[in-house]
Amino acid sequence: MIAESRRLTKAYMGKKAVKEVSIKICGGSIYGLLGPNGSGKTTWMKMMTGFVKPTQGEVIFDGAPWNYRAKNQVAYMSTEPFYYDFMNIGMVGKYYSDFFEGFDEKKFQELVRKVGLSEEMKIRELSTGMMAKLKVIATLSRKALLYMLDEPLNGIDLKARDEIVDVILTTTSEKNTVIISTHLIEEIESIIDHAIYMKDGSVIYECDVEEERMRSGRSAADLYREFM
Ligand SMILES: Nc1ncnc2c1ncn2[C@@H]1O[C@H](COP(=O)(O)OP(=O)(O)OP(=O)(O)O)[C@@H](O)[C@H]1O
Repeated sequence: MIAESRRLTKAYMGKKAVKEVSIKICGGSIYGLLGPNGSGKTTWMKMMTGFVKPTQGEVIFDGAPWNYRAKNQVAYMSTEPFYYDFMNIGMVGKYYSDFFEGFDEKKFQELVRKVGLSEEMKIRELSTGMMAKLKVIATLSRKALLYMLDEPLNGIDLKARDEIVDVILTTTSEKNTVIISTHLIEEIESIIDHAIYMKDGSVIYECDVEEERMRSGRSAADLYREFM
């Protein structure tokens, strides 16, 4: 087990965004964190990465309570854009190298080409799909045990979604663990091992996708339609 969320709770002004969420994250798997807008996915991820302080509960990472060391082992991609307009893609690589210990600039440069971008492209001129690809490959070029991608497929066309799904699958190995939050289940269904369903701040169901299919004949998308 690489990480654990123990009864994690976050309240904003008395209203609970995440309610006693307990999840065990096993190493070497791809997880889908599935739920509609406002179900608490982002808040939960931010608590797991140390960006948001839990109101209650605990995060265990690599066998110990979350601490500063975990910061370099968890690569989180937020939904907010975080590059400066004046940069080009090559500068994003340099910026990440300065900022993140273990950022693999060579891998980043390879991935830039693989997804059809180039280092000369200016941030302010990127389409939404190009920006989405850049955010994902920059995050995956960090050396980490756990990658958390918050809504990597939102607001982009099918081709860009396929490219992102492909790059997630081909750049991570069985040593890495990936958690992808989304409500676009069909797009990620083929690559996820586990599905975690969140609604109104709580985990309402969790399963191994293949086992569930064998046992009940239901796909991750069937379950989503049933629950949400
Ligand atoms: N900083 C904040 N202050 C107050 N309320 C917040 C804050 N962040 C999140 N919330 C509330 O917590 C709830 C869960 O939000 P969260 O963003 O975690 O859900 P989500 O599943 O990631 O949804 P989305 O896909 O829309 O981002 C929402 O009702 C939201 O309004």
